[in-house]
Amino acid sequence: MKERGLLIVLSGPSGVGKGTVRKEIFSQNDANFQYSISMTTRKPRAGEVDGVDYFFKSREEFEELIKQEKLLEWAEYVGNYYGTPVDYVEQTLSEGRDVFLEIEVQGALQVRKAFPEGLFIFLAPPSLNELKNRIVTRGTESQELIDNRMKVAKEEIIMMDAYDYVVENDRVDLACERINAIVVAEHCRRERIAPRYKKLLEVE
Ligand SMILES: Nc1ncnc2c1ncn2[C@@H]1O[C@H](COP(=O)(O)OP(=O)(O)OP(=O)(O)O)[C@@H](O)[C@H]1O
Ligand SMILES: Nc1nc2c(ncn2[C@@H]2O[C@H](COP(=O)(O)O)[C@@H](O)[C@H]2O)c(=O)[nH]1
Repeated sequence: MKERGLLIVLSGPSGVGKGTVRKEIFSQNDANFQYSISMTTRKPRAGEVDGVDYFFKSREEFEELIKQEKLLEWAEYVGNYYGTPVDYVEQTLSEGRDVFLEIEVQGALQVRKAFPEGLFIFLAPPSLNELKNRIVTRGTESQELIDNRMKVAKEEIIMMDAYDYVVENDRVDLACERINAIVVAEHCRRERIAPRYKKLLEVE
């Protein structure tokens, strides 16, 4: 039977750079991991594509998915639903491939319960001022939404102790290096690589 893949959860406050870091990791890693595309009821931002950035759903459609237990986790975040399709995650892990989730903190804590063996990484900003500066500079949110996201961010930062690792996103290249190193180390620790080397001891 194939060894199950590793479930990697990258979480942290809005604007810290989760999406930026995740895209950079995927561009370097030649798809070592599979990205789980989330469902959301948020309206697409300029340039966002349905089925690439998110699966965009109405509230009714999302509530139906909740009812049918199609989501591994879900959360209502600043007025919209966000959730992870359970079938994709289960199927990919059972094929022995690693799955990468990029989700907010309430959802990550639900995943922790369902997958205690997952790898939970909290991406932290260098400071709250820099976090605010990043959301403002991104230019995608109204002032009211920025204020709401910053309020939630303070509650999320308190939860960082619930994660296996905290990685500071001071520079994107350094944050990616740290996350890649953590994933490699976790694979080794879980002896998913080591058994392959046992072959070296097989004498002909
Ligand atoms: N290390 C960094 N230094 C400076 N700016 C950064 C860094 N990482 C990301 N940014 C910028 O910060 C902004 C927010 O980044 P991004 O959209 O990736 O955050 P996020 O955590 O995915 O946000 P959300 O949770 O709201 O989707 C973007 O404009 C991005 O270019
Ligand atoms: N609990 C979940 N949170 C998710 C999921 N997909 C994304 N997110 C997080 O929501 C906020 C807001 O995202 P934005 O795209 O509107 O800026 C952010 O922290 C995302 O990481 C999910 O499936 N479940």
